[in-house]
Amino acid sequence: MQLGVVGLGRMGQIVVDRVIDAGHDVVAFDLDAEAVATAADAGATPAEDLADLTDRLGEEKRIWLMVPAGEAVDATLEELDPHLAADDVVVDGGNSHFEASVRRAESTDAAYLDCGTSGGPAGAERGFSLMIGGPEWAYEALTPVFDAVATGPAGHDRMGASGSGHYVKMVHNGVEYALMQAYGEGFELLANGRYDLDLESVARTWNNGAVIRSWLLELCEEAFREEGNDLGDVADHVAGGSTGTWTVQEALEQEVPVPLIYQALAERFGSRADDGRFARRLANRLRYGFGRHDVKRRGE
Ligand SMILES: NC(=O)C1=CN([C@@H]2O[C@H](COP(=O)(O)OP(=O)(O)OC[C@H]3O[C@@H](n4cnc5c(N)ncnc54)[C@H](O)[C@@H]3O)[C@@H](O)[C@H]2O)C=CC1
Ligand SMILES: O=C(CO)[C@H](O)[C@H](O)COP(=O)(O)O
Repeated sequence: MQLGVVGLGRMGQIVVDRVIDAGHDVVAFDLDAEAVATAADAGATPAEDLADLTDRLGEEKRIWLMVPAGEAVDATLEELDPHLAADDVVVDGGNSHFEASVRRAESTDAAYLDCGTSGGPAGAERGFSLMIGGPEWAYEALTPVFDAVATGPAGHDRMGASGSGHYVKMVHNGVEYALMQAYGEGFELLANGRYDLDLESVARTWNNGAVIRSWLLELCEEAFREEGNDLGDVADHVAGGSTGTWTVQEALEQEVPVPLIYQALAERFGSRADDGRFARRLANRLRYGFGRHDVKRRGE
């Protein structure tokens, strides 16, 4: 199969690598020429622009977008649209709002799949978890690509109609916020509690058989190993926030109580005051662990 990939940053390059490793052909484009050169080194055919990318894909184009959510997706689609027909498929693998995905699916001639992607840059080795919404035939047409990008056939599924993939990913991110907050609070109590504890050892012990073991807890272990028991100069400032805000907005609209997710979001907003809370400092460091997002350091 031949796949066009647009957006070759932390996540897009992994899509390129895994699709090539599975024996498919990739045509790659990014606004950043260096990123295109990196994809070409990995075996992709470089494209000069989006028109060139679509020319190189021939009939029945399959295109994966991995650009930042928002304007970049609209701008890319607008430029791609004149080159697309009903038997073409566009996948948006970024963190787009589900309503924007429904709007885009309705406005483009191609079949549009909204694909929530989880696993972060660590997915390079193990593959991602993919939550996909949109027409069934398009999901089936892209299945060989999803098999390659995900952990395998069990690592992806069609959630339902257009928008449902990004809807499920939005809720996933709300859960991610709450889990980070829960680990942060637990370690904050341990750090300030009665015993002089080695937190890396606590996290490692929990990760080996405990009820609360998880990848985020493995990233806590990594954070204490790399930053030290007191998290060194990691600042009390947790960036991000848009995906959790969407989750809370949707919960309000549906009148579903999500107090833990809301509280975790509120803690992030509160962290912008930078007053040294351990739980927020751990959340700041965990976002680097799973997403390679910048860690804000004290004094920055
Ligand atoms: N980093 C993470 O852990 C995860 C990120 N995502 C989502 O995946 C998407 C991409 O994220 P990252 O790879 O982390 O971002 P990134 O910032 O590392 O890469 C984005 C790439 O898109 C390129 N780009 C921007 N506008 C473009 C345009 N109009 N045309 C072509 N290329 C363009 C940039 O030059 C850059 O190379 C985002 O929607 C993000 O929210 C989803 C899951 C996890
Ligand atoms: O989707 C992700 C992980 O699953 C991305 O890392 C995303 O950036 C996390 O959300 P936020 O930036 O709001 O912390």
